[in-house]
Amino acid sequence: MLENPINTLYPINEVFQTIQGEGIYTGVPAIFVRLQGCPVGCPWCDTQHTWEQHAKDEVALSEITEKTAPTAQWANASANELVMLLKRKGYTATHIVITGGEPAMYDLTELGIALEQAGFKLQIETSGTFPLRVTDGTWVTVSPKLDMPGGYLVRPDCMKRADEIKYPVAMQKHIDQLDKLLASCPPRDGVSIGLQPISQRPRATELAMKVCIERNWRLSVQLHKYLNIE
Ligand SMILES: C[S@@+](CC[C@H](N)C(=O)[O-])C[C@H]1O[C@@H](n2cnc3c(N)ncnc32)[C@H](O)[C@@H]1O
Ligand SMILES: Nc1nc2[nH]cc(C(=O)O)c2c(=O)[nH]1
Ligand code: SF4
Ligand SMILES: [Mg+2]
Repeated sequence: MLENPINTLYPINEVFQTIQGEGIYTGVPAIFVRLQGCPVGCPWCDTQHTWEQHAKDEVALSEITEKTAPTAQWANASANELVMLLKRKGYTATHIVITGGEPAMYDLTELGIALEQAGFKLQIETSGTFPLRVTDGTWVTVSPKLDMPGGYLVRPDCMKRADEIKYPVAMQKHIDQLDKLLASCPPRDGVSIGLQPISQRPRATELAMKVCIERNWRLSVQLHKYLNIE
C-alpha cells in the first residue's frame, strides 16, 4: 500500500453551516464536516449515530447535504470533492470544523491542505485517542476521553499538540481524572482549558462553573443546544 495515498476518501456523515457552539471559537460561524466512525464509546455521547460505519448505510454525497435529522448514513468523498461541494453550497463561513465520530481515525492532511488552499481555516474536534494527522495550521481541540468502554488511552502527543483542551464533566470524579491527566501529560504553556457540562445537566453545569472560577478555566456550555440549532 502507498504510504501517502492520493485521493484519500473520507466517510462523511453530515455537512452543515451553523454557529460553533463549543470551546474557544464559540459564536463563530462555521461549516461542520462530521466523519463517520468512532470506537471510543462514551456512554453519554450526543452523536452515537456516527459510531458504526456499515456498508448498507453508504449513500451518494448529494444525499448527505440534504439530511434533515441525524442518521447513520454516510458518503465517501475525496478532499477535492468536498471542496467542490462547499463551493456549490455557497456557504459564507470560512471556519471549518472537522468532527465526528472520531475524525483522528483518518489521515486529515490531504483534506486540510485542500481546504486551506481553498481559503478555509481548519479546526478539529478530537478525543486525543488516535495519532493526529493534520496540517500545522489546523486548530486542534482535544476533548480527552478517560476510562471509556472502548479502552482507548489519551495520547501524550495529542495533549502536546492541543491548542485547546475541552473536557466534558458531570461530577467531581471527572475533575480528579482531568487533574491526573494534566499532571502526566501536560499541554503546552498557555493552552486554554475548558470544562463542558455533560448534556446540560444542572449539577454538571454548577460544578463546571465553580471549578472554572476557582481555576481561571473557561466554561463551554454547548451554546447550540440552548439555541436549538444544529
Ligand atoms: C461528538 S464529539 C466528536 C469529536 C470527538 N470524537 C471528540 O469526542 O472530541 C464532539 C464534542 O462533543 C462533546 N460531547 C459529546 N457528547 C456530549 C454531551 N452529551 N455533553 C457534552 N459534550 C458532549 C465531546 O466531548 C466533544 O468535545
Ligand atoms: N453548533 C455546534 N457546535 C459544535 N461544536 C462541536 C460540535 C461537535 O459535534 O463536534 C458541535 C455541533 O454539533 N454543533
Ligand atoms: S469520542 Fe467523541 S464521538 Fe466518540 S463516543 Fe466519545 S464523544 Fe462520541
Ligand atoms: Mg455536537
